Amino acid sequence: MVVAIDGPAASGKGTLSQRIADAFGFAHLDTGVLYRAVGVSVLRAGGDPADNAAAARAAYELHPEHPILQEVALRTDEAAQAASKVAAVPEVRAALLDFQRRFASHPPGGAPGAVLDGRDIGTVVCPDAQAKLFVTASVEVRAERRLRELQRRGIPAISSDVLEDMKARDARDSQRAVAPLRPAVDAFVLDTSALDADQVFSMAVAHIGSKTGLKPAA
Ligand SMILES: Nc1ncnc2c1ncn2[C@@H]1O[C@H](COP(=O)(O)OP(=O)(O)OP(=O)(O)O)[C@@H](O)[C@H]1O
Ligand SMILES: Nc1ccn([C@@H]2O[C@H](COP(=O)(O)O)[C@@H](O)[C@H]2O)c(=O)n1
Repeated sequence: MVVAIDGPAASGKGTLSQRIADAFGFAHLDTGVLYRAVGVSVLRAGGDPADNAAAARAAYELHPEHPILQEVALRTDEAAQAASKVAAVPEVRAALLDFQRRFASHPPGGAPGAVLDGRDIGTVVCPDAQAKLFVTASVEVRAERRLRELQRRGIPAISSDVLEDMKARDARDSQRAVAPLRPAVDAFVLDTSALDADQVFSMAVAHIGSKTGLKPAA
């Protein structure tokens, strides 16, 4: 059983995916972490994330036990921007495909299902997923959520910079030639601009139930 959850940055897909995974006893893979790890690896090697050869090399070196996948350094905005540059390189996407598909077909810990969140899960990585959601919100709402999150973590941030960075990442992610950010034709599009996390969770559970007959454990 695979649940695919896609959407732009700070739309709430990670929050939702973890809650869905917990509720159904599924394993969760935040695929953005893989692209962040590739971007950070290139930066650490002194390379340019937009350099196809350097990005592809870093992607082929990534494996599920690689320690970089656990680093908090992946959560920075620098990592996010580098991720969205390496993510436009076709060889990078090809290198990460097996990793993601293996997680979906063999969820770790013998879990009965997997939730993958990202940008192309429903369209490319798991086009046969039993349930697909596309979680979105206006760019202003998403930037505000990210700003509050940074403030909570004690990271200084300027509202207008967060908004501009988010617009730049949205543009790169949705305009790239390979696996651009867009809803799968059979995805349930969930605009969370005016919904809190509990409302989003309830709507997602209802959709997954309608597609699979599954109900979350009480
Ligand atoms: N429905 C919601 N209403 C308000 N805030 C939310 C909602 N869902 C998530 N958030 C908050 O918004 C922020 C971004 O959420 P989250 O990290 O889940 O987004 P994301 O889409 O996974 O982002 P990214 O792609 O950058 O990893 C977090 O601080 C989270 O707590
Ligand atoms: N399936 C995916 C997941 C992520 N990306 C790229 O990585 C960047 C960081 O992702 P977050 O989810 O951690 O924000 C994102 O901006 C994308 O460029 C991707 O291409 N495909």
